[in-house]
Amino acid sequence: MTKKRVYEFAKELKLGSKQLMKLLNDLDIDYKSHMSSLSDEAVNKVKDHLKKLEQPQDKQKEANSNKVKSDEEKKKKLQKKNKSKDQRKGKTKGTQQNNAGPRSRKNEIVKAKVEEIEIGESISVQEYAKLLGIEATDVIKKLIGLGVMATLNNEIDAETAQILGAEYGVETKIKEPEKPEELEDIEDKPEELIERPPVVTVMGHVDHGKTSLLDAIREENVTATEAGGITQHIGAYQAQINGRKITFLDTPGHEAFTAMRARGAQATDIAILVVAADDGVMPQTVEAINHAKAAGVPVIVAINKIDKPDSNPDRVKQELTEHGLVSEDWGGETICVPVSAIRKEGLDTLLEMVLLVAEMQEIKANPDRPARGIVIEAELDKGRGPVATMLVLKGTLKVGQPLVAGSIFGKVRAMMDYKGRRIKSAGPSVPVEVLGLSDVPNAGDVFQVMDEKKARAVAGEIQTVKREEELRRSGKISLDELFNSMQAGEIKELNIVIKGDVQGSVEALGQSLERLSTDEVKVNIIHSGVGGISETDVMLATASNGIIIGFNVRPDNNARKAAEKEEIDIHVYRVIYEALDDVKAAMTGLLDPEFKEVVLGQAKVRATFKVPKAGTIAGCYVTDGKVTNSAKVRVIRNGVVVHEGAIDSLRRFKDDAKEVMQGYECGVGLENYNDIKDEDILEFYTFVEVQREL
Ligand SMILES: Nc1nc2c(ncn2[C@@H]2O[C@H](COP(=O)(O)OP(=O)(O)OP(=O)(O)O)[C@@H](O)[C@H]2O)c(=O)[nH]1
Repeated sequence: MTKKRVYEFAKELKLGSKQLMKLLNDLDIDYKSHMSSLSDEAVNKVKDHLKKLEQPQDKQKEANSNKVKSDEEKKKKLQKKNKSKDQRKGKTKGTQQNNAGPRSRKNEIVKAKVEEIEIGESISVQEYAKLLGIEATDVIKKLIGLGVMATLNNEIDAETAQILGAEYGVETKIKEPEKPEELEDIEDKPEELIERPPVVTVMGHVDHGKTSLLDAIREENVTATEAGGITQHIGAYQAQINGRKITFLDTPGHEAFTAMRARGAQATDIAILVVAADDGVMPQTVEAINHAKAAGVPVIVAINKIDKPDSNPDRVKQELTEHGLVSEDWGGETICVPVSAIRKEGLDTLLEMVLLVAEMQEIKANPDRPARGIVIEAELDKGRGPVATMLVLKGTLKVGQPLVAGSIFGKVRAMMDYKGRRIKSAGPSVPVEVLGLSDVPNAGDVFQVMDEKKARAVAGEIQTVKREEELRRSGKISLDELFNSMQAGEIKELNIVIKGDVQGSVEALGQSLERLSTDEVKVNIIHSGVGGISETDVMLATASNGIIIGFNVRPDNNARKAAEKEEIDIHVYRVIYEALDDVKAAMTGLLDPEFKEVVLGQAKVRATFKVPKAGTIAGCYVTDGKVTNSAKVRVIRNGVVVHEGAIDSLRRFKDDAKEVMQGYECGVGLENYNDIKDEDILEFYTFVEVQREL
């Protein structure tokens, strides 16, 4: 018998080369590429395995023990299988066909007991078979015919189920996916509402002076009015004019505004449109006008830079009329205030106008109810964990209260106002920095205070729905993708999970990576988030046959172990363009051999000591692997890398040590780094040369 090459054998089995190669890996069969020859033994091992998949799992044991079946019988089954596949070749959706499963020995036509079924996003093979009233073995066999390897308990996605249904002449309806439970609002009675400060967003074209205006107002109307006060940057602040307050969202540009609107939440009551008097209405000015119009938010125009000799406020007003904003002094309704952010002129008038518009808008809220509002900014702080700037829109937020923000559960541990002062409660329109969330929510997420049990349950439900949605998008067992890769024998999509230390870089990296998509390979970001790389991230990458990219974060121990087991590639970077370069190179097959990092071990810092001349020494316990005195080291705090460098000294008791194994204590000094803290994790690694692949 001539030896079969991988791709030939794949063809014979009607599988894609990639699929077969994955199977070979699973079965520990050695091969180099799709051109490699396979031994008879390997071929039989694969065939046996496929046959086993056709049997219900509880029968598999039995099958194993009955393994000594005659070769005759084996052949028969295979023939039957190929026959049924040949029949399928000419299949069109909706045709019913003869299907002889291994257990339906008499070639009876397999017919479903129903004409129509309704399923959710996915269904297990067992349940599916039950719904149709068909032997599960028959369903598994059909799935294999379609290139999907699934056992009884595996889930198939809705699309696969539909195509499968068509084979049995059954119409498969898909239930609308459950929407993540809305964070239910409480209705307020009109008599409960009282005035609250207006929330203002500053928008405008690049360089027209948004930041300068926000800074000028902050200096004039926040710090100056209260001697010695220093404003913190928390993404929002409150200014005072004539004893009344105005809340400014301190994120210039309409990104924040649109992100919130995209989540169906609206925090802004009034938009200040900054237009430079020397430049006039520009593309982003028009964009800002359109956003405000779409959101039904009133616009006040700040005609900025009037100090400039070539400023021409009338020209600005003229141009604004073309976009439906007619200045009051020209008989229209739009308030236009000439200002100079640099000279701090016109600011008071601008703020008075904001209050005037606010009065007309009747901006009110009920302070006496569980708080509801919006996340303005959020990040993973190296020392404090998840930190979110939140704007209370209704009710009063108090320390100790449980809440759900987006899909994140939290219990307010501490709150700071925009001056960094600790506060115990925050009423409507008050921006606060909140500690105590279990994870980092997204900017624009709505938050709602509710009782703890409910908050945990709601957050859990929303997360499940979100994860299911992500899994669905990741194309797990999606026929489209399988067929594509089967036909090409190559992967057509590069699925990536991104984790990073701050939302901004995660988003930037995601967008840049997606832009690398070419006609040949599409880059999909199937999940991105802030925080260390976790086991769930690995599971997500496994489900979608993807890779993980970490930016300034590391996998935790469980994640690393899972990644090893599932053979998931994790790549970590500290510079965005390096990540982009690598992915680009992998996509064009141009990766050079590289020195790959190998993690040697981890240690936990239990105490730190200041030693004259040597600096700070970390008293550690080696929790995993080992540490060697030549290793490189990474300091990890709350899943975030805070330092990378070399080891200066490694000691056991008083003596220098070459290496210290898991389970032992040691003292570690780092080169040029003394900021080690208790509870830090030290990760030791080294480099080996390997051929690169992504
Ligand atoms: N002469 C003059 N220059 C101003 C005034 N306001 C801002 N500028 C200048 O205009 C330039 C842009 O100002 P920014 O405040 O950075 O503008 P921005 O709209 O926030 O810009 P982006 O954040 O890049 O969109 C800076 O060089 C400011 O010094 C003003 O009232 N008069």
